[in-house]
Formats: sequence, structure tokens, C-alpha cells
Amino acid sequence: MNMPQSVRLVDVGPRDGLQNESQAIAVTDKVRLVDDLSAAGIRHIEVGSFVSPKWVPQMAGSAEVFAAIKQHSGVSYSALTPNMKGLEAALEAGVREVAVFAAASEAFSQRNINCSIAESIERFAPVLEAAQKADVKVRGYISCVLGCPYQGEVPADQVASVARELHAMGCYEVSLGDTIGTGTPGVTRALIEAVAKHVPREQLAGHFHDTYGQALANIYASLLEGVSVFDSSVAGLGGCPYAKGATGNVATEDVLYMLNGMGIETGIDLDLLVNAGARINLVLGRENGSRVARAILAAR
Ligand SMILES: CC(C)(COP(=O)([O-])OP(=O)([O-])OC[C@H]1O[C@@H](n2cnc3c(N)ncnc32)[C@H](O)[C@@H]1OP(=O)([O-])[O-])[C@@H](O)C(=O)NCCC(=O)NCCSC(=O)C[C@@](C)(O)CC(=O)[O-]
Repeated sequence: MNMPQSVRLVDVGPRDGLQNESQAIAVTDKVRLVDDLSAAGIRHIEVGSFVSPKWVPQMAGSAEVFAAIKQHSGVSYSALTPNMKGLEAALEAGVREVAVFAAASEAFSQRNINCSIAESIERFAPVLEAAQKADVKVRGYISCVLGCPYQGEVPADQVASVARELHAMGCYEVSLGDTIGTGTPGVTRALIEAVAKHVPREQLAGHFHDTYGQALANIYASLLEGVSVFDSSVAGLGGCPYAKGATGNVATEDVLYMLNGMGIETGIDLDLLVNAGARINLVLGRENGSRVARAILAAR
């Protein structure tokens, strides 16, 4: 397998990162974060979610955020939509890319979206159909691909089967989520091999939380398997409201530093990205979750 020469980083900080914050965050701060990320050269930004505000209150203002961000051509600004209600709200807000989200674990599916895996796939079918009619791209997520906070081990075959369904129903990319960050490089490679029997590697993405400090190693393992799209959060923002103790996604700055060192192209400016992370940390009163950013900021 050839190592990819370029990588697309999807910054999920404004959504996966901020969804977990209990303090109120002003729309202007969310907008600033998205605009800072696009200015740093991020070409895919997950801006928010159209989900129940009772379940995830922090994402309630997503339509306002979409209305206020500066949208640049060549940048995809996406949002989560778990059902038709979410898709309708996203379309009304002018969103051009959405994501449906399933799980590979029944227990997590129930806690996260209040239905079984099979029911979630049924709910997604009209979302895919309506999105395609509106010429809106749909990405698919699978949570708990390398372990579940409620069920423990998750068989790779189960992940592969959900990935096959999402791909077959029209998701242009399937993002494999290590929600609780327990995966290690060997199982990551085995998982990609199992899933790649059903979904081409060029249509897979890795979404690693860094709870156990394994995310960069798992990204390297995924690169060896030919995966060239990774989700990450600037400054390592976030966690997951339905996975107790989960820390944020791997920090975008840390992934970028590794890719730069390997000569892999991303189009992202590390210094501008560090500034974006530093600014949102100031707003949140939070310590920077990126080791690379901490080192760069200390050296400045
Ligand atoms: C999926 C539902 C809505 C089902 O929730 P439900 O309660 O089963 O839905 P329902 O259809 O019975 O509706 C109940 C209420 O929610 C409303 N409702 C229904 N749908 C919507 C909507 N789209 N937007 C706004 N409101 C909505 C609906 O109108 C109704 O309002 P009420 O009559 O009670 O006032 C709920 O479980 C939910 O919103 N869950 C949120 C899940 C979520 O956002 N989780 C975090 C993101 S996933 C993630 O972080 C993992 C990922 C992707 O990053 C990968 C990884 O790392 O693993």
C-alpha cells in the first residue's frame, strides 16, 4: 500500500469539540473559530449539528452560526443531521454538506440517538434521498469502531457491516470513529482491512479521540493502510456527551505537525492554526489540548 501524498483534514472542533462544553458559548465566538480555521487553510469544517437541543444544548444555535460564517469556495462547511427534521433545518440554513451518524454498538446507538442500529439506518434512508435531490453531499459516521463505553469490544465485522450499509445508501465517505480512544495501531489496521472489503479505502476517514494517547499512532497505522482523510479538532477540543471520560479528538495541530514532517501535503498553515486554537482556548478558559501548539506558543 502506498503512503498517501496528500491528506484532507476535517476539523470537527466547532461541532465535536464544542458540543461537549457546558458553558454558554456566544455565536460570535463559534463563528470566529470557523473563520479562523478556514483562514488557516482547513478545507472541510464541521460547523454544527441539527439535533435535538434537549439532547445537545450547545449545538442549538447552529443555523445562526451558518448564517454568519464567511463561506469560501473550495471549503466544505458541514453539519450533523440525524433525521429528516435535522436535514430540513440544515437545508433551510443553506448547508451544502451533512452527515448522518450511526454506531457499531447497539448500546451506544440507543444512548446517542435513541434507536437501534437498524432503526437508525431506516431513518437515514429518507435523509440520503432528500439530500441527494437537493444536491447536498452526505458523509456517514460510525461510532465505537474500536470499543464501546457500554458494551466493551466491538467486532470488526459489525463495523464493516454498518459501513457497507452507509456506503450502499449513498454516503460519499464513511468516517470510522474511535469514540473512546481505546484503539491501538494493530487493531486499527485490522479494522481498516475488514472495512475495505466493502468500502474503498479512498472513501474511508479516521476519527480518533485521544483519550488513551493512541490517536497519532492510529493515524499513522491508517496511513499505512492507504487512508487519506482524518477528522481532528483544533487544540484537541471536545469529548463526547455519551461516552463518559472521553477526551477530545486528536488535535489538528499535532496531526499537521506529523504530516508536515512526513512531507504529506495538506494545504494548512500551522502557525495560523495554532492562533485559531489559542483564541478559542482563551474564550473557553481551557488549557490547550495540543502538545504541538503548547510547544510553539511557549517558543514564541
Ligand atoms: C436523534 C434524536 C433527535 C432522537 O431523539 P428522540 O427523542 O428519539 O426523537 P423524537 O423524534 O421522538 O423527537 C423528540 C423531540 O426531539 C425533537 N427533535 C427530533 N429531531 C430533532 C432534530 N433533528 N432537531 C431538533 N429537534 C429534534 C422533536 O421535535 C421532539 O421535540 P418535542 O416534541 O419533545 O419538543 C436525539 O437522540 C438527538 O438529537 N440526539 C443527539 C445525538 C448527538 O448529537 N450526539 C452527539 C453527536 S454524535 C458524536 O459525537 C459521535 C461522532 C460523530 O463524533 C463520532 C464519534 O466520535 O463516535
